Formats: sequence, structure tokens, C-alpha cells
Amino acid sequence: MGSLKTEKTVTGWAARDSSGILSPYSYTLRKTGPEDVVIKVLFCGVCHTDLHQTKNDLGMSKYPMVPGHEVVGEVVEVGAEVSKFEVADTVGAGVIVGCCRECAPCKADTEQYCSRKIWSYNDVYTDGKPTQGGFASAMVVDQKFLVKIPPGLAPEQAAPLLCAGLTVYSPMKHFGLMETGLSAGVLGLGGVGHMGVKFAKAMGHHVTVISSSDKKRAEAVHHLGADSYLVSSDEAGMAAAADTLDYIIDTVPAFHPLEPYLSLLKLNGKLILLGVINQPLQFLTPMVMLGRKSITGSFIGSMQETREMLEFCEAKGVTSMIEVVKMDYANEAFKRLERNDVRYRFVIDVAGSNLDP
Ligand SMILES: NC(=O)C1=CN([C@@H]2O[C@H](COP(=O)(O)OP(=O)(O)OC[C@H]3O[C@@H](n4cnc5c(N)ncnc54)[C@H](OP(=O)(O)O)[C@@H]3O)[C@@H](O)[C@H]2O)C=CC1
Ligand SMILES: O=C/C=C/c1ccc(O)c(O)c1
Ligand SMILES: [Zn+2]
Ligand SMILES: [Zn+2]
Repeated sequence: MGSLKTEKTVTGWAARDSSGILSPYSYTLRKTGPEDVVIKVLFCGVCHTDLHQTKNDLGMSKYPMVPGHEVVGEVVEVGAEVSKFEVADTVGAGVIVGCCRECAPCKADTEQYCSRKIWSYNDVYTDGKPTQGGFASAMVVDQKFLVKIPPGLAPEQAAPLLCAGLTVYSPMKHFGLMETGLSAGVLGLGGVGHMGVKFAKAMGHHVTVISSSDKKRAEAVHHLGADSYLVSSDEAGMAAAADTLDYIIDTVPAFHPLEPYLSLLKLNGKLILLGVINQPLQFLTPMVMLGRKSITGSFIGSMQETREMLEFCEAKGVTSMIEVVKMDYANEAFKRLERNDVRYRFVIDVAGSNLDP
């Protein structure tokens, strides 16, 4: 299909200021370029990053801001040079919608580390217009930044995989943590953390959840398949678990000391920081030296890893645990996410919502 000559007007739900409160917002999508794909948004997951961004936790937010970067949609239009997708395909879009294609990370298929990457919202596209995310009736996305959703995955289940799932899969792959028999720790059992449990179990790891409370113990063990559950304030339990873990996926989105978790790692163990935290974290150097431990971080994953991760999920039956809601519940969903009251990801049924109430 050829390029559209007109811009499309769409409705999204946007935050207008750092209250983060979302309300309907009308804006235009760019004309469909040769490599562009227009998607009708079906479902969009709600990530804690959406909360950080809409509330300006990082001090870089621009408004109006339509959040949402766990987007599953249906292709409704393709540009003249689109070769990978056709109308009616079910596709996914994530955190990144552009990159320079020339730098070392781009050439190595690690475009998420491109210094000129373009975020799916709260950024400026190559045409100079603000990018807006998936809490909207439609998006235009360059074909490089879309993936096909495998037929074995339900679209609403697939949405959280596009950020939360990818964010744990990528470091597991990069740091050589896909072999069976490892002992994993997952710190913070939320959207990203529950995918950490699922992926680690699918890779044959012994999984310990480390949580701030006892509230999620039964679910973690019986529904997610965790092997062990520690409450971080339980000093005796934490001491008994010292030197037992090969790696910890740390998803906590707020300041926390690192020493208690470094203590849980074995020799050569890795603490992988994934949470976005706007103040410095602390640790004493002997905590990493005496045990040759690593503190590292990871940022989502590449498009290539997204495809692999979705295939992995389809093959191994890995799914997300979600609560599907309509758009008119988005503000309540954000409030519940903020008070740690979701098991484990909200997914907005965008196509099934009235966006202009
Ligand atoms: N690196 C990357 O590429 C990505 C980073 N992120 C970031 O990861 C973080 C987690 O995202 P997400 O999983 O969606 O968030 P959630 O809110 O769904 O989960 C975070 C979990 O951390 C624990 N937690 C929350 N607040 C605190 C606190 N104040 N102190 C201690 N523990 C706390 C809770 O688990 P429990 O009840 O078990 O204690 C909570 O469920 C966010 O900062 C997000 O921005 C997200 C995606 C990609
Ligand atoms: O949810 C995905 C985005 C994660 C993220 C990581 C780092 C950072 O500075 C952000 O603003 C977002
Ligand atoms: Zn996210
Ligand atoms: Zn680049």
C-alpha cells in the first residue's frame, strides 16, 4: 500500500503536568512514510516507567504526554517500502522507535544503547514532532521497531513481554545466565520482577523472590513457581541465604541499600540493576571485592532479542500475569501501581475502550 498523504487525528490519554493525571487528548500522527506502519492499538501494558515519566520523577518530562510502551496492535496501513509487515498482522512496539543506525551499538544490533535513540513517548521524532505512546487509538512506527506477535501468544498477554519480559530476557542472555541449574534472585515482585521469576524458572533456575513484605509469598510460590521467598527485612532469613545466589535481578524503583543483596550473592555473583532510581545508591567496596561480585545494569533489549524472547515465550509457554482494564480505569491503575497493588501488570484494553468519554 502506498503512503498516506494526510495526517490522521487520534485520541490518546495524556498527562498534562506532574500530577500524572491522564485525560483524553487529540493529536495528529505523522504522514505514513515509506518505512512506516500504522497500527490500531489493541492492548497496552502499564509499566512503572510510565508512572516515573508521567509524574516527572526524572525531571525530564514534557507535556502533554501520552504514555505506554508495551503496545500490541493490528496493522492497518503500510508505507510503500515496508517489507516485513502487512495489513492485519498483529504486531508489537516497545520503548524505542528510532535510532541512528550508524553507531557501534546500532551496527551490533544493540540499538537500545544508541545515544541517538528515540523513545516511544516523551521524545522528539525525526520530523520534529513529539512522540506519543500506546495509550492511544493508533501509532505510526518505523518497521524496524515493530515485531510480529507469534500466533501462540494472546495479544493482551504479549503486551507486558515487550518491556517487562524483554528487560529480564536481555541481561539473562547477555550475562550468560540462560544455562540450567543456576540460583536466581528476583528483588521486587512487580511487573518486571514477575517476568524475571517466569523466565528464570523456564531456564531451569532455582528462584528466590526477595520482597519488601510477606504479602506475595503464596502467589509467588503457588502461581509463579518460585522455589523460595525472602522478606528483605527478615534479618535471620537474609543471613541464612547469604552466599547462595548466582545473580539477582533488582527491579526496585526506589532508593534501597545494596549491601543486603550483595551478601546473598555467591563468588562471582551478579547484581543486575533494572529499576530507574533518581538518587545515588550505596555499597561498601569490600562487599564486591571479597567475592569478586559485579554490580551492573541493563536497559530493555534489542529488536533482535525481542523477536527471540517472544519465540522463547511461545515455545516454553511463558506468559505474563495481568489485570486487563479499560482506559477509563487508567488513573486508578496508576494509583494502584504506585501503592504496589497489582498482580502483576495492568494491561489496558485500548481497542475495547471509549477513548472520548
Ligand atoms: N532497565 C530497564 O530497561 C527497565 C526498567 N524499568 C524500571 O524497573 C522498575 C520496576 O518496574 P515495574 O516492575 O514495572 O514496577 P512495579 O511497580 O510493577 O514493581 C516494582 C516492585 O518493586 C517493589 N517495590 C516497589 N516500591 C518499593 C520500595 N519503595 N522499596 C522496596 N521495594 C519496592 C515491589 O515489589 P515487592 O512487593 O515484592 O517488594 C514492586 O512490586 C521501575 O523503576 C521501572 O522504571 C522498567 C522496565 C525496563
Ligand atoms: O520501561 C522502560 C524504560 C526504562 C528506562 C530505563 C532508564 C531510564 O533512564 C528511563 O528513563 C527509562
Ligand atoms: Zn517499561
Ligand atoms: Zn546509533
